[in-house]
Amino acid sequence: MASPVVEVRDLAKKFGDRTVLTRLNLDIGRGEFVALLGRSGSGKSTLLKVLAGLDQEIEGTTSVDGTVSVAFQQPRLLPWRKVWRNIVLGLRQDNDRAVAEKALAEVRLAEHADKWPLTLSGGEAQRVSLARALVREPDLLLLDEPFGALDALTRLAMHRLVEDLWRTHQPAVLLVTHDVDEALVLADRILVLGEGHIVAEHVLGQPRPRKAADNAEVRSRVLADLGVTEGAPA
Ligand SMILES: Nc1ncnc2c1ncn2[C@@H]1O[C@H](COP(=O)(O)OP(=O)(O)OP(=O)(O)O)[C@@H](O)[C@H]1O
Repeated sequence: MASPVVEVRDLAKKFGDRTVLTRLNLDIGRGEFVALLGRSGSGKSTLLKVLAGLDQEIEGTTSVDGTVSVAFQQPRLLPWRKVWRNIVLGLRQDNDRAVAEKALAEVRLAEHADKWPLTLSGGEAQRVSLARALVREPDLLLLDEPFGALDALTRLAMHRLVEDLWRTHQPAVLLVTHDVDEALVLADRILVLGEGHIVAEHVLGQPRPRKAADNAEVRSRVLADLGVTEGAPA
């Protein structure tokens, strides 16, 4: 892989006596879209926090070559600032309405610039959160279950939007999700986290836009990695 954006070597993370990550190695290429799956409690969010620089009490080495933006499951907008001000908050041009409007247009919310965050639907708030992440033109975009709280139709629309935004801005993406189909549709590579490190990797070569059904074989393998038997109740 030519000059990866993310290089993690022998990462270990403990909370007290509890080891959550151990002997974890990971490379993410520039512009690569990687999905991270793993059972609840396997350490996915912990790894994202380390990569975001929010947790530095670690062993091993991690390096991120460039800027990082994060979008979480909850959009985390400041309710006392209008939508457009949330977008540019913390930027050097934090008064630049034109910058905010351009970002809002990209997520198809141009007409919502002057709204208050609490008047937005869940899907709209999540799109504002994406615009806020992308306006920083990150080299690495960390997405922690950003669509988990949305209804199924909104989630499908978000997949298309994220794919478009990814193509336009070309960040490397690390998407944490519980949704295997989401990973199959969006990712270049699916990683499975277990026992503190990456226990399986699946490379997806199919052209986009994709349907999850295009990848039935990988789907079965990922589900098996996660310990799910197809046909059995979830
Ligand atoms: N600040 C903390 N202090 C102590 N333990 C923590 C802390 N943060 C996470 N943990 C523990 O680390 C483990 C991994 O948590 P993490 O949130 O990374 O899992 P996850 O794979 O993202 O789970 P989920 O899919 O349920 O969101 C869990 O057992 C959790 O209880």
